[in-house]
Amino acid sequence: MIDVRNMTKKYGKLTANDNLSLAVGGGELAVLLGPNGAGKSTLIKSVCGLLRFEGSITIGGYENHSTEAKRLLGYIPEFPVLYPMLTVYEHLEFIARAYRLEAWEDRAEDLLRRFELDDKKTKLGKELSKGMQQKVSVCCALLPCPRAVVFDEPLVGLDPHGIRELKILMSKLREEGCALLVSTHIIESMEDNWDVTYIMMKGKIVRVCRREELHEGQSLEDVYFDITEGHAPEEYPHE
Ligand SMILES: Nc1ncnc2c1ncn2[C@@H]1O[C@H](COP(=O)(O)OP(=O)(O)OP(=O)(O)O)[C@@H](O)[C@H]1O
Repeated sequence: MIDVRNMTKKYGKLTANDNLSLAVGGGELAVLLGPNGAGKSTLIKSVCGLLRFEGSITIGGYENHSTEAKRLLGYIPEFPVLYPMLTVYEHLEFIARAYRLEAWEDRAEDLLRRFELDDKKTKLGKELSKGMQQKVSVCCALLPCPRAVVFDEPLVGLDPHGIRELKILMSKLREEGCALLVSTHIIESMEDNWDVTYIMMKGKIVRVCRREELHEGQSLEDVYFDITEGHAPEEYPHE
């Protein structure tokens, strides 16, 4: 569903993404891990059609800048961008009109209820806390029932209820056959759900790890530190 082939993105002389290839199929949750500056956000923004790049990215077989691809893809950015003078509900109405959705109201109500925003429908974007803005951003991205969703640090800023709901929704989307690409630094937040992990360093994918490849007792965190620091995390010495 999400297909990245030989993608390179340069900022001037800096190669932020160096000949990357990855594919996320329907019903698959792919995690993107890597230290700060590894190139994860650049990849995500490129997938979502926000940056120009060399190579090819398709969504459901459509070139990622096309209207067809945009119809299939949902994007939850690291920093939510809301319209300050639109209410919470008007954001959803706006998305419904932009995507020409029909009978979207029940789904909107369900999403708002899940994220405890049902009593905030008339609040303006500028009146919302950072976490509430993040929740509205999630609701807007999921309203059109996308077939692929890209999340950039989705859990940062959410309260415990929001984190739980978003994790439940991610599992549900995966079960429904949606392709999910999630960039995060909170490795343990993905431990239950992931299928494949791409570990990035210095603009390259340095390891592709499928869940079934893990040894008994090995965690995703072990794999991450093994690749990025050359060893699994050490336990703190006991006093
Ligand atoms: N707009 C930009 N102009 C120039 N360089 C940029 C720009 N955006 C990112 N970079 C550089 O590209 C590289 C990759 O950055 P990117 O934000 O993709 O990394 P990241 O893995 O998402 O990092 P983090 O975990 O800190 O969010 C870094 O060296 C960064 O300084």
